[in-house]
Amino acid sequence: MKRIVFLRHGESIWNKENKFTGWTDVPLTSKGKKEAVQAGMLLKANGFVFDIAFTSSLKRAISTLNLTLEEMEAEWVPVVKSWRLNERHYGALQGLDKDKAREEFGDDQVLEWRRSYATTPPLLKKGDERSPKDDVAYRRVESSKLPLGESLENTVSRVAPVLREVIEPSLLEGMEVLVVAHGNSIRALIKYLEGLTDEEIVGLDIPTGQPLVYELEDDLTHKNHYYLKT
Ligand SMILES: O=C(O)[C@@H](CO)OP(=O)(O)O
Repeated sequence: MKRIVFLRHGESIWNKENKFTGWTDVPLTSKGKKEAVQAGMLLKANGFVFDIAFTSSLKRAISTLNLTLEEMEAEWVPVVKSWRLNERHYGALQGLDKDKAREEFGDDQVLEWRRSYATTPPLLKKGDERSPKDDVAYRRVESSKLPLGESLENTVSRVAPVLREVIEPSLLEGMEVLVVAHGNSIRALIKYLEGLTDEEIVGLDIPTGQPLVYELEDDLTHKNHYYLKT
């Protein structure tokens, strides 16, 4: 049996402030840091020992991973950071208050932007200071690959190469894998891994700071999954 654990970062300041976040690089709140430590405690208590960990280029995921590994006394675990594991890019919605967006655009529109599979949010315009194309963190990424706003479907296409080319080979080698990422990038990974339909993924929500364990057959087909609980 193969095992991969997904962990959504702990609460960020924009989770707390109820803002569309996407690729905005905001830090964890003190509650978020505690959630990361708690996740490390749970993983350690349940006997998890990881051979490799993957995270995004965003500090809320990186800090969560660091705090989790520190709590597990496993800071030696090799870490791969990839922009492909970043949160779904929320385009021009990034920075908007989610309740204010509902007042302005209506509940249905906001729900569609947040949870539908194929709808793209309003895109950032060229030259917008929120564009990843001008961000030093992505200077080695081909500009045409960097999004100005994504549907979940776009995010699935973006995360698939890292899953196929690095995560799945690690699992096939027998490694225990930890992925610390974001609500929508984890939904994208799970859709791909579990082969969920476009409709099934709409109802899936990932809570912050709770390790989600996937058990897979030797050929990586889905066997079972569960959250680790205290
Ligand atoms: O704002 C975001 O980037 C995401 C995750 O916090 O929000 P939502 O759950 O609305 O997709």
